Amino acid sequence: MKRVGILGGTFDPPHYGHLLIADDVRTELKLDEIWFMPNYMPPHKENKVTDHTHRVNMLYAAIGDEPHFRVETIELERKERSYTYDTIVLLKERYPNATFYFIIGGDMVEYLPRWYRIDELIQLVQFVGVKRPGYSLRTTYPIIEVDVPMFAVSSSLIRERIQRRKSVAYLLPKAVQLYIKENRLYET
Ligand SMILES: Nc1ncnc2c1ncn2[C@@H]1O[C@H](COP(=O)(O)OP(=O)(O)OP(=O)(O)O)[C@@H](O)[C@H]1O
Ligand SMILES: O=C(O)c1ccc[n+]([C@@H]2O[C@H](COP(=O)([O-])O)[C@@H](O)[C@H]2O)c1
Repeated sequence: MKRVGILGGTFDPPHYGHLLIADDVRTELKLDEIWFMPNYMPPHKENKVTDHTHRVNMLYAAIGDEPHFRVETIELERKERSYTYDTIVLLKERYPNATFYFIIGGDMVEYLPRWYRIDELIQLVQFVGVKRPGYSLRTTYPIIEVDVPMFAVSSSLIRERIQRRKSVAYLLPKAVQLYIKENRLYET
């Protein structure tokens, strides 16, 4: 069985926080690969998100040639709000030889009780929680905790800094910074 970690997200834009947790969880849990899985529309965010084509392009730029990372676009095929429960059911059908680990930050751990069909989902996939500044990993759900250095970066912080013309030089990979500049994302 191939051991696969899934990092689902909006990635608007992807940043070093995402890459750091992906890298550490992979080595800590001895996973074969991490699949970065962008959503078409996040289940719980009301704000408008950047077009998925840009977000996928930024993910490819962020991953570069790291051999253990790939982009999984299954949630973009549905062109609607995706719930993780539906996605995991589909992924397990499509990849019967994989065992999936779903990686979430502390903000999502706190939100778990409100996830769609969470009691069934928790039977289907092993959740892995990583700490995030401002959030605990306290939960009654059986998650595996992986100790990753806390990094207070978020996509919203990056969007805000770009809008205010502040530097984001050390928050996300150079290739993603270039893509954002070339496509004039987040400027207004
Ligand atoms: N700095 C971080 N430390 C730990 N986990 C993180 C960090 N940034 C993102 N994550 C986790 O990665 C997953 C995808 O996050 P997402 O793409 O929504 O980025 P975000 O930075 O949380 O975005 P936004 O600021 O727009 O809410 C979520 O499970 C989130 O908790
Ligand atoms: O299925 C749900 O009810 C659900 C609720 C909140 C978040 N999620 C998933 O958790 C991942 C991180 O979410 P986000 O909003 O931080 O990008 C992403 O893959 C979402 O689809 C899923």
